[in-house]
Amino acid sequence: MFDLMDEWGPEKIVAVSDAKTGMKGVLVIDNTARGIGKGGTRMQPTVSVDEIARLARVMTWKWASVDLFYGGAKAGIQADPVSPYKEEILRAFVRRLRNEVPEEYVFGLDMGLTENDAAIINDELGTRGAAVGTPYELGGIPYDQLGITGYGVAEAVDQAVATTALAGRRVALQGFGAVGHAAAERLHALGYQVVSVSTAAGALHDPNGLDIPTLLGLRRELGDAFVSALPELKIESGTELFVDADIVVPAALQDVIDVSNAGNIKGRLLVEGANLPTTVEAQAVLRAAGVTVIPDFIANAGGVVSAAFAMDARHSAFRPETGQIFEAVSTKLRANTIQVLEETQRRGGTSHDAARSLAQERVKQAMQLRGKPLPVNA
Ligand SMILES: NC(=O)C1=CN([C@@H]2O[C@H](COP(=O)(O)OP(=O)(O)OC[C@H]3O[C@@H](n4cnc5c(N)ncnc54)[C@H](OP(=O)(O)O)[C@@H]3O)[C@@H](O)[C@H]2O)C=CC1
Ligand SMILES: O=C(O)CCC(=O)C(=O)O
Repeated sequence: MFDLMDEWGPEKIVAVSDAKTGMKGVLVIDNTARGIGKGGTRMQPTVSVDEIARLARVMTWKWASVDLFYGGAKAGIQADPVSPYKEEILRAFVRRLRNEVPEEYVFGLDMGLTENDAAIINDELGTRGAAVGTPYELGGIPYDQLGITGYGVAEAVDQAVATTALAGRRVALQGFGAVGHAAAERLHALGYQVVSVSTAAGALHDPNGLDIPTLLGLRRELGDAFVSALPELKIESGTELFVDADIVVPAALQDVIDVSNAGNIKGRLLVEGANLPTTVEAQAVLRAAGVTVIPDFIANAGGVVSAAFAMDARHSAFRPETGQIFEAVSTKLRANTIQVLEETQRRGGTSHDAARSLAQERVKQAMQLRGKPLPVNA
């Protein structure tokens, strides 16, 4: 575990378990120089400490990139989100943590958790902490149901297309959950042609463009298993990002683009909807191949912008109009997309390196002002 720690963090790693429910989970607080630890909570059968630490680090850069004052953190529960015992597992996780970190971490949504789960977390916490991403009826901002992160991913795509004067508008998309389906919806509204999508149940492809309104309707009716209702469009799972397309948007899992397959990407623009979808080695391959990449902590920062609104709404007499949140997401993400493209051009190297160095500058300033030793390798 100690090899996960460097000069930036993590400041704290808390691993917990519960024999009764079989729950195993971890909270990683990466760097709080700019504020209290804030990041979503993930539930997946494969969750590991290493994965949550990497995600917590992404959160440190993400909050700094949008210039909002929270610190990087993430929590993960190693369990199946469709388990009939989900609520018991979730409650056991929160119970184990609530004495440890009520002042250091605010729960939120990530893969496998929904607004109803955030409500359960709040119930279990009582007055000893908080979750955001709760339903409206609890005073929350249900940012996954509103599809704000996916909307922002599509805005980043549209800005990158405009800035780089990319000619094509065909998009290959992985994932059709909270982020993926909303990205598809906004891309469709902006006139893009989504040619592939996927869920864990399979992948669909239509070179002439999938009928997104129909897919969204099927998803509402059948959940993410809707892909099984369209056998004529099915392609091999895992190939959906590598079909003929101009733009590639991974919006499901981490590390899906690595050195073994990066060369098979046909798109000229890759916009990371998921966290950590592209390995560091693959980023270099894509750079050498001339593929423009918009990093995760730039493109999917709609989640943190809405989480910040949700944090404020907890104590405010006013609730923001949802239109205001969408507008803030669009403005911040479009500006950051332009800035990262310009900085990448100025510095050379990968766009991840360029975007990270911009974020690191802000974190470093905060560390300095707090009298902390500065990372020497940054
Ligand atoms: N929610 C948010 O606000 C934010 C999320 N993110 C990141 O976006 C990514 C997606 O999160 P989110 O949409 O919230 O998660 P969800 O759980 O809502 O959706 C995940 C999607 O990925 C699909 N999926 C799972 N396994 C595979 C697979 N092997 N191949 C193809 N698709 C698969 C799921 O299908 P199925 O339903 O069938 O399992 C589902 O459609 C994650 O990396 C997350 O960290 C980043 C910023 C904010
Ligand atoms: O902070 C949150 O609650 C949601 C945002 C998040 O976890 C992310 O951007 O990965």
